[in-house]
Amino acid sequence: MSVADLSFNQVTKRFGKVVALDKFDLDVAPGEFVTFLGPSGSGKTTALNILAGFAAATEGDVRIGDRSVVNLPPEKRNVGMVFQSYSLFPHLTVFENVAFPLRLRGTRGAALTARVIAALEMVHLGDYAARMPSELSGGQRQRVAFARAVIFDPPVLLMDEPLSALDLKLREQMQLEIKRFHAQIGCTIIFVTHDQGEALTLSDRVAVMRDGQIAQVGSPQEIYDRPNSQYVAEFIGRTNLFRLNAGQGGTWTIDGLGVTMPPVRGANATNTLLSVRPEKIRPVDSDEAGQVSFDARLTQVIFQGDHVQYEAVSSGGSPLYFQDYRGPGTHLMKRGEQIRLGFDPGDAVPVARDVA
Ligand SMILES: Nc1ncnc2c1ncn2[C@@H]1O[C@H](COP(=O)(O)OP(=O)(O)OP(=O)(O)O)[C@@H](O)[C@H]1O
Repeated sequence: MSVADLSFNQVTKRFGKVVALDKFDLDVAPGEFVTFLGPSGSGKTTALNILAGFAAATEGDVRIGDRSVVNLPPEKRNVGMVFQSYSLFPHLTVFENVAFPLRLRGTRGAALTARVIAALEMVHLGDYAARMPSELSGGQRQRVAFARAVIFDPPVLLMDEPLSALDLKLREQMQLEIKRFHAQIGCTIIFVTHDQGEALTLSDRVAVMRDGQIAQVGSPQEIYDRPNSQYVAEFIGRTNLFRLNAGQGGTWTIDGLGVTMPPVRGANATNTLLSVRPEKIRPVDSDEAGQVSFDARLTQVIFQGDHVQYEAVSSGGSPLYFQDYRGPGTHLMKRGEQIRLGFDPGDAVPVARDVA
């Protein structure tokens, strides 16, 4: 097994006037699973293509292991690749598809057969070696593509939206399999997706992309619990964003809730919003110590089985919503009910407001 670290150092990519990547910086540790997550056009595929050698950086350096790869052709970079379209050779059997990278590298005979069978068994397709790609389901084809990408033991594996063509159930199943493969193979993986749930499920770290740069990079928990900006807070999951007003004596008041809070260092009320996730807001009996609490009226009750989503409006006029995960003994509230809501100030995250 081989595994490598990699890095982007101030990588810029221009297509004419379009800046697809803008002084992009990222260090990835050996064996790490890093996902590029972002909306269409944010530069995810460009970053991957520059790493793979399919596109050249306009400026900057890319390193895999201890060497710069900017002057190496793709086949010399020793990276495995899996794309959205399975890109299997339609005229070759499953066996020959998976054997292809090994044949290119000169492996023959019993050694080749043993490795192909082992790779097919790893993806649960040991009995499918003689089939043609056209005789496989979408999920099976994606597994063949995966086996082919990792069979030559690449230190780095690149995956560009590999599951986006699959239906939801199969996609979720394949996500768990990819996690298992990663634990088993241990190689460094760079994964591209615009599906935030997929990014949270799979990654050691998620790089949230915006306009060719990284808006925030961190563990799934860090970017969900501590988003650094309105952009990240809204892109990962859903959230309530409250405006702040500068109050007396340097304090802030939360707009619409009539609640006062201490200011956050390095921020000011005009460029900061307060993000509170819907699962952090809950009905409270009265004014519980240490809680931020306020009156509200329920405007919508959406039953979701394992949880209920409530929409409400605070007595100060702020719309908000919260989720109740229906623990033991909870009851369903009704639209129109007047309630007292609260959250722990530690669960309220100041985020930089988007300037748009
Ligand atoms: N070959 C090209 N010629 C011109 N512009 C390009 C080219 N490839 C990408 N771009 C532009 O560069 C920017 C980044 O594109 P990129 O494909 O990296 O985004 P992405 O985040 O992968 O998007 P998607 O999720 O839609 O695949 C976009 O504005 C895109 O239009």
